[in-house]
Amino acid sequence: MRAPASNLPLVFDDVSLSAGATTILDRICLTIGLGAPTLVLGPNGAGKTSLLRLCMGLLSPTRGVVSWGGRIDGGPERRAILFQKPVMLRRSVAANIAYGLAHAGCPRGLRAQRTEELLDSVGLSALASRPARRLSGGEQQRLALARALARQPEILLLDEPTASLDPAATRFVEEIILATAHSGTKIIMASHDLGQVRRLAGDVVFLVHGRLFEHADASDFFDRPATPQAAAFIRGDLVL
Ligand SMILES: Nc1ncnc2c1ncn2[C@@H]1O[C@H](COP(=O)(O)OP(=O)(O)OP(=O)(O)O)[C@@H](O)[C@H]1O
Repeated sequence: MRAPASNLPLVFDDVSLSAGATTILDRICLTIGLGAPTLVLGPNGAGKTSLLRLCMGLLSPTRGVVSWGGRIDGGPERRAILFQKPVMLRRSVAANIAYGLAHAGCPRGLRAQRTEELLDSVGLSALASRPARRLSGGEQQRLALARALARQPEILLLDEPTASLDPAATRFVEEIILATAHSGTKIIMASHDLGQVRRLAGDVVFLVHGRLFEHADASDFFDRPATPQAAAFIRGDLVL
């Protein structure tokens, strides 16, 4: 059997996204390859969510081309996206994962074992039979991660997955994200939390008002920001 075609590199070639008269993303050129997590950073309204939706193929650019491993027509195979507020099915934690596995084409006979493995990987084994909607916010986010991982994605897109979590829950989710990255899944994640970006990023994509100001290794971005806007954001100044 032929190996599935890779989604990487993910390339934005002069990509703009508009809605009516509003320019949401403005002529973005960007190449994202294999490796440590890519963090998409920027103030509210910078265009982070829109960029992730383009990465997933949920939106089409108004101008320019998005390609995955040189292909522009690829379906969302081996890509998964997690939004800020995950939707839990009205059933148990384990059944939510089994649903994800079925959806991903996992053979019926393997689902019980894979469900156990995935629950274990996100620390939810003890809550397997609890109704998913009764989980805490942090637990729901971990369940959503497990459901996304059921697809065995090559690229996992995460939209501020810890935005409403406390520090302990955030840390738990970050550990899962790093373990997922170490196992070879490419993470592309939106955040506006500088501490989180320092903890997780291999490289940083910095957006303001839909424009790409920097794409750099995380250490270069923090130690030697190339634009006044990035320097101001890192200092904690308002970037308007
Ligand atoms: N369909 C749309 N029509 C008009 N404007 C839109 C549409 N989608 C997004 N926008 C606008 O584009 C800008 C970027 O939105 P987006 O959600 O991508 O930013 P973000 O960086 O993820 O923001 P936040 O950090 O607040 O979640 C915002 O000003 C938003 O209001």
